[in-house]
Amino acid sequence: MARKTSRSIRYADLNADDNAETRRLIDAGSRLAEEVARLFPPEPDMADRHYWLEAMINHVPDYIYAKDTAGRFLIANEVTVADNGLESLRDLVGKTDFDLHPHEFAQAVADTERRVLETGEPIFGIEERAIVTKDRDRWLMTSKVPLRSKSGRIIGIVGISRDISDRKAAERLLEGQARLLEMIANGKPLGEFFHELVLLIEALLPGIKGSILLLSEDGRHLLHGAAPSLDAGFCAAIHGLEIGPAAGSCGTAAWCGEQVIVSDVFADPLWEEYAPLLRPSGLRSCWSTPILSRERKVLGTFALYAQEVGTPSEQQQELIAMAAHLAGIAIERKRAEDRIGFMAHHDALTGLPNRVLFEEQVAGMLEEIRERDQWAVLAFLDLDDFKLINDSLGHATGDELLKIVAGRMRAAVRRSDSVVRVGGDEFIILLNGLPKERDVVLSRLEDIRTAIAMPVQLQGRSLQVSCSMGVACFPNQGKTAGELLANADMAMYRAKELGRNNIQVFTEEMAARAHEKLQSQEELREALAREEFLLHFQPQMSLETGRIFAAEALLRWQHPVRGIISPAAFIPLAEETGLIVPIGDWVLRTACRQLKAWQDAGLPPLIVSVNVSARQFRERNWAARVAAVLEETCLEARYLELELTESLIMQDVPGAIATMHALEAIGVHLAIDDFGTGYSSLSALKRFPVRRLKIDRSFVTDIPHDADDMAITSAIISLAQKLGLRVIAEGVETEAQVEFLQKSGCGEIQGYFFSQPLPGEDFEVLLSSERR
Ligand SMILES: Nc1nc2c(ncn2[C@@H]2O[C@H](COP(=O)(O)O[C@H]3[C@@H](O)[C@H](n4cnc5c(=O)[nH]c(N)nc54)O[C@@H]3COP(=O)(O)O)[C@@H](O)[C@H]2O)c(=O)[nH]1
Repeated sequence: MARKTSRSIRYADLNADDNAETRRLIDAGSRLAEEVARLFPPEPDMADRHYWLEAMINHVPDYIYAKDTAGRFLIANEVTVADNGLESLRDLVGKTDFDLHPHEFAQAVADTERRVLETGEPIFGIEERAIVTKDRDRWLMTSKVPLRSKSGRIIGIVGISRDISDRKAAERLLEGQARLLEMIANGKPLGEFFHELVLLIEALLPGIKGSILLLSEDGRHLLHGAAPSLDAGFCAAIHGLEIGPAAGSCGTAAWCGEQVIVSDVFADPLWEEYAPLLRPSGLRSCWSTPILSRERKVLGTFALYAQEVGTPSEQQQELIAMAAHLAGIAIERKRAEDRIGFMAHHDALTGLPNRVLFEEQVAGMLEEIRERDQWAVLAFLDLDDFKLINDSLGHATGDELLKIVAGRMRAAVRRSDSVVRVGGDEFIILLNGLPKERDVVLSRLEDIRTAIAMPVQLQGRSLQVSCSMGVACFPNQGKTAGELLANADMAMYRAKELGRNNIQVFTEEMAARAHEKLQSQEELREALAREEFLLHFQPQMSLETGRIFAAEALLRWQHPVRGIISPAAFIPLAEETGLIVPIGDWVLRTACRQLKAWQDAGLPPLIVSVNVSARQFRERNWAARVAAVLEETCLEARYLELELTESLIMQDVPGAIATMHALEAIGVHLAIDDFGTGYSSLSALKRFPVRRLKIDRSFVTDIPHDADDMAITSAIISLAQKLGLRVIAEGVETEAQVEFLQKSGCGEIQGYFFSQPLPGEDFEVLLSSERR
């Protein structure tokens, strides 16, 4: 103060003097004096220091305090006082944390402080929990140092705590989100996920209660999802709530697909109907957000309820958006999982359960039946000639038909029964709990068969499809699902054998036959491996020259026990099992090799005729395989004739024509065997690149006694002539037959009249003698 006075006097003096130079000097001097005063302030007294210190700590937003060794507050800054809900420092001094916070929090603080007091070591950066303003649970980051007297004795602690609640909340949110995403990834049930999600949001927004509602499949109602903190009665009352333009916050949000904020449910018309339900809970505002799919379709709602009238804060809005988003992901994920699960267990075309689901459930179903004195009836069902429909009308029509048939089957059984699509045109029907009466069972199955056989209108035409069924009853005809299926399958094959369109119930005899068949199949396989097959050759003679011009190669099985077995006895089984393919390859190779050997031995040139089965003919690249055999055996293609049956060709006319052209291109001759027994249309015949027709033995046998057969035979001969084809009659046994054929213009014969099929060496003798 003294210095300030002397400076003002001098200033006044100089103002009186009008010398500018002197004035500038004095001004500079006084600025210097001010700077010195700023840099070297006068020594403060204790009161000043106290004042400054207090001002300083009161400006710091952190909590700063000192406590004595008993944990009683000695001093604290203003924010500590205020955030503990107190008016002044006087209210705090002398209190401990036990007076301010829940026991558990206070104990943790006391324990830390005791450590500081006992060790004399400071502790930095520990996390503590405290309840501060408005009962809010806060997290503090605290450092504590011992408070010492001038003599160095510890007389308390000094603490500084920073409120890290926001950071902790952000951490908690992140952890919660990670936990929720893990739940989604692990496919936890939706209910559990929603519960966890609502609890997380509630933990982050104290005092707020959350709820999740799901939109029903029909898109008209909201169903309870999760609301762990809401009154159960309220939840039950709004379960099934119909959505609409004024259906509370959630019903309206789901209806319009937008957030609906109701700040006071008791004043808002949207809540007119529902507000009374909420009254007992003391909740006032409800903010509902639609849960949307990626395509922005409403899946449900996420709502928050607050006790005060109001609207959500920015932070609350962010959490609502996050929660609705996560809920959407979880719902979509669950639906995708459900869809995948459904697809894995159902047939995509008909929507019927598939074999996987059936196998998962059948054991349980049978177990239930076992306890009652009833039958479970398992029927294996196969549509008759479905392939024909597919091939002639196209797969789309076939699919439509399958869907219709599946629907009819489903409609013809009870809800407790099962209809399963096994694949293609095969189905399983499981009738649960029928009385143990064969007639009842058969009548139920007949009803299904009749339903299937009703005409179907498809592509503007009326179709009818029949089916064959094999049946096995539990427990008599199979104790397990596997046994029942196998037995029903056997019975179904029997139904097919008996001409289709019928129902067969499994019998032990069927099992015996099937067993026999299996054995024969095995024997056949071994026969091929052990080279038990051989070829006989039956000569074909020209009636013009009286000479042998060709030989049909006919397969025989030299069975080690049963002797020579006719192909008629094993070819059907070989066809059924596919063994005809390797057997047929063997026949072709052996026949070509034999003919080449005769040619090399100087015998007159012949054509060898080889029978081809439908199964062989359908093999991919079959023509190329024939070419390979010719090359391997060094036989010229013109010496090989392949006999195809009419029925083989008619199974797939375009495919057969393509293969026939491929064979013709190699140079191989083609003949139609058993001509007249099939259904080849004459127009189709024109398109077949064949050289010869073989009149079936059945037309020749009764010549000259059967006028019809004679007429048919003459007609075939004249047809062949008109088409420029050669014609041969097979099964010719008598002179009368030869005479008739000759007169009718048939130039070639094959049959016992001339020769039986002969072993290779006998045929060679026949050929040589003919040459001589
Ligand atoms: N896919 C293949 N099928 C073959 C093969 N080898 C034969 N077969 C077919 O098996 C069926 C029975 O043949 P098989 O017992 O050899 O009978 C043939 C002749 O022995 C018999 N035949 C010939 N002449 C007469 C006769 O005057 N009377 C009479 N009762 N039977 C006679 O006809 C059979 C020849 O028929 P086809 O083939 O239609 O010319 C038979 O369907 C064979 O085709 C083979 O390797 N692969």
